[in-house]
Amino acid sequence: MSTIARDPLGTGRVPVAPGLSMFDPMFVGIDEFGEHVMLDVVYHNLLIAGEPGGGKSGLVNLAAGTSALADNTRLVLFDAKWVELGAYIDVADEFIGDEIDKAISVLRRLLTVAHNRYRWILSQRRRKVRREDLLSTIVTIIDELAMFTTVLGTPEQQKEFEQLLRGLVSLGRACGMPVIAATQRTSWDIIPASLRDLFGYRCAFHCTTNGSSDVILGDGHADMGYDASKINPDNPGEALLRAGKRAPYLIKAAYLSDEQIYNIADYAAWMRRPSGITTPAPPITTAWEMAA
Ligand SMILES: Nc1ncnc2c1ncn2[C@@H]1O[C@H](COP(=O)(O)OP(=O)(O)OP(=O)(O)O)[C@@H](O)[C@H]1O
Repeated sequence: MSTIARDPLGTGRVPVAPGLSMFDPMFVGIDEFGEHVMLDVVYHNLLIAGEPGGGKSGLVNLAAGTSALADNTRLVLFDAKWVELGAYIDVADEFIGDEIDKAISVLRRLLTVAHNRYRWILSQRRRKVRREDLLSTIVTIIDELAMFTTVLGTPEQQKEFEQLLRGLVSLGRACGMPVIAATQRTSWDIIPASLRDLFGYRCAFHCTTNGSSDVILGDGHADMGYDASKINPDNPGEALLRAGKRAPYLIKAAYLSDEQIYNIADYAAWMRRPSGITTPAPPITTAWEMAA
């Protein structure tokens, strides 16, 4: 249930969402039976791939919108096109456009944070973060992965980006730093199996061949009948979702229009504004704060 709070700027009344957390399941669409499909994104990385026009950016924006609205959640957005995730530029901790140097330096920083968090988790005698830890969730979203691994910068920089990303995808999951990556290039050079297999959730939109469907879902899946090249290209948003141990199943991803995306981003920016009643954070001193 949402409540209504008075808009302090006096421009009307603003609905205040209940405290959405990234530890809550994320709604991504419906399955063939009309049931809601929810993903536990905080503990899983999500790979989104398929041919242009298949509906990937709908799912990417759904993830960005949910993260933007979620409490205690920080966004790190990579978007070489600027406009796919540009709506969230004001709510993101970092927004990386077509800038490979910045992309590499931000990934390095994220890896440092992940290492710090693991040391803190170790001190708590555990193996992963929990909601009660109150550590912020840092969601990294990359829209068009191939731009950073094959187009921008030198081959050395692309390789470094890929290595750092592999590190973040390996480490982030259990320390509250999930990665959501999207690409329209469904080939082995963009999504090598060693990287793909680190994504616990994989969503394949329409592909041109059964081989490219297997690149996303896993070797041999097309032969078993899970083949995203069979998805009707005239039905954007339809995808095969492989989530955890369950066999891939058909979903229809929810879709947000540009107007809805900007409304969500504006609302998130409003929710995240400095309220003026909180005191500024003191300097970082404790191990817990370093890990955050
Ligand atoms: N879930 C959906 N339900 C209904 N229509 C959709 C859905 N997803 C996408 N569409 C329609 O398909 C069009 C293309 O979708 P979208 O831009 O998300 O594809 P894409 O795979 O991200 O393409 P690209 O790789 O070129 O960015 C949208 O403009 C929209 O009209």
